[in-house]
Formats: sequence, C-alpha cells, structure tokens
Amino acid sequence: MSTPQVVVHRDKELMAEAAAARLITKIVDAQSARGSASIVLTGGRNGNGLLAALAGSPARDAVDWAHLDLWWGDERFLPEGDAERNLTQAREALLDAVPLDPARVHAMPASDGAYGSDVEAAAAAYATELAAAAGPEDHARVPAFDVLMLGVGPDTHVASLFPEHPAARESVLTVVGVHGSPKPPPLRISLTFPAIRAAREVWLLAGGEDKAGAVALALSSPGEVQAPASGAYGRSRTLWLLDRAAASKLPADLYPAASS
Ligand SMILES: O=C1O[C@H](COP(=O)(O)O)[C@@H](O)[C@H](O)[C@H]1O
Repeated sequence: MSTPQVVVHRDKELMAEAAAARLITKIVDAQSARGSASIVLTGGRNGNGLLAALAGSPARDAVDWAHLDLWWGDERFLPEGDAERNLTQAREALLDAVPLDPARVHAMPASDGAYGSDVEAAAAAYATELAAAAGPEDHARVPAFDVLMLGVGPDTHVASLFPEHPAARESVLTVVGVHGSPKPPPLRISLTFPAIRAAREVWLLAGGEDKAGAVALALSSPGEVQAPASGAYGRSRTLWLLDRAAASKLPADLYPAASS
C-alpha cells in the first residue's frame, strides 16, 4: 500500500492539462521499458476532461497508440453507443482520434451485447478477460496496470463502488455487477478493490467545489466502505490530482504549498 500524495492545481482546466501531460510521460516510459503500456480509464467529468486535454496535446504523438491496452474501471450497463456509457464518452473525447489497436481496447460489455441484460455474466466475462491478460509476473488475477485512474464522486464513490454498497465490501471477485446505484443508471459493472490495488499507480481525480467534502472525508482515513475513495491505492504510488476548489476543505499541511 502506498501513502497518498496530493497535488493541487489552480483550476479544473489546468488539472486536466497537467494530468494529461503526466499520463503521456507515464505511457511513453512504460512503452520504452516494456514495449507496451496498460491504462485503466475512468468515466465522469474529470476523467473525460483529462482525455479531452490529451486529445488536444501535441505531445500525444509521442505515444505509440498501437501498443497501449485500455481497460475501464467501471461502466454504466447500457446499450452499445448509449451517450451515457463511459466508453461512448471516452471515444468522443479521445479514442476515436488516435490509432489504437481495437483488440487492445477492452471495453466492458454493453447491456445489448453477448450477455444480454445479465450484468453478473457480463462482469464475470470481464474478469475472465482481465485474468487472461495477467502474466505470472503480475502476481494477481488482473494485469499490473501502469496507471489506473478514478474519478472521485461527490459522495466519495470511485469506479462504481458506492458508500455502504456490497461492491465496496467485495474482497474476492475482481469485477462485479452493481445493482441499485444511487447515481443513474442503477445497473453498472465495476472493478473491485482487489483489482484496483493491483495497479502500479492509482490516480484519483477530483476537480470542482462539489468534490471538496468527498476529498476531505476520503483523506481523513475513514473506512473504505463508508468512503470508497479512501480504499483506492496503488502498489507503488497513489496520487490525488486536485484543483484548488476540490482541495479547499483539506488541512493545508497535507500538500506542498508550491503545488497549488
Ligand atoms: O458515474 C460515474 O461517476 C464517477 C465520478 O464522476 P464525476 O462526473 O462526478 O466526476 C466516475 O468516476 C465513474 O467512472 C462514473 O461511472
């Protein structure tokens, strides 16, 4: 478990630009070292903001897009192409504009796909796909993702792990079906803590005033079932990327003054 590090940027826009630059560097470093990189995307406003910033960065051409595996931390269980699906939004923000290998874009199943409306079967299929991609060196049933990104919801949810929900208590399965999500749609698929914690680096993104209470609560070490964002950490690094508004309820000694 790595201790959280907090970086605060002036505003959401700068946060997205800086996180996109950081991600490009990470991908290029991993590809130089191992030939490929694996990244877990998040949905939500801050995650999509980062992807849009990456799309607009001239440095995006430094990435070898054909040797990048993309996974998702969660998905809204809706029909393929639905505007609310995290995949649809990621495609619009970035994915349609870069030369990815379609075989390496590991989308979570849609509700009109091979498993129909059976969200448990869809979650189990994604777990199988993750397990097949994990090597013995990963020491887990999922690959050791280079970076796993998570948007933090105003209620402290990450991926589709909501406070006090069964998915936030899951300690065996790597992927679960989520029923009765308090944020629409009610049916979702989510990675669980065991899968999230297999990542080398976990980056939590929170920008905007509506995230301030969640950030302060999660970083005050409550239980992970009460505040799921507090249970998300990477093997070697856990990074909280915030803007000033989201950091406004944090004690000032929690991050270097220079970072804001
Ligand atoms: O529904 C979701 O919400 C969270 C956070 O979204 P935000 O718009 O409040 O930033 C996101 O992390 C998750 O992937 C998504 O499915």
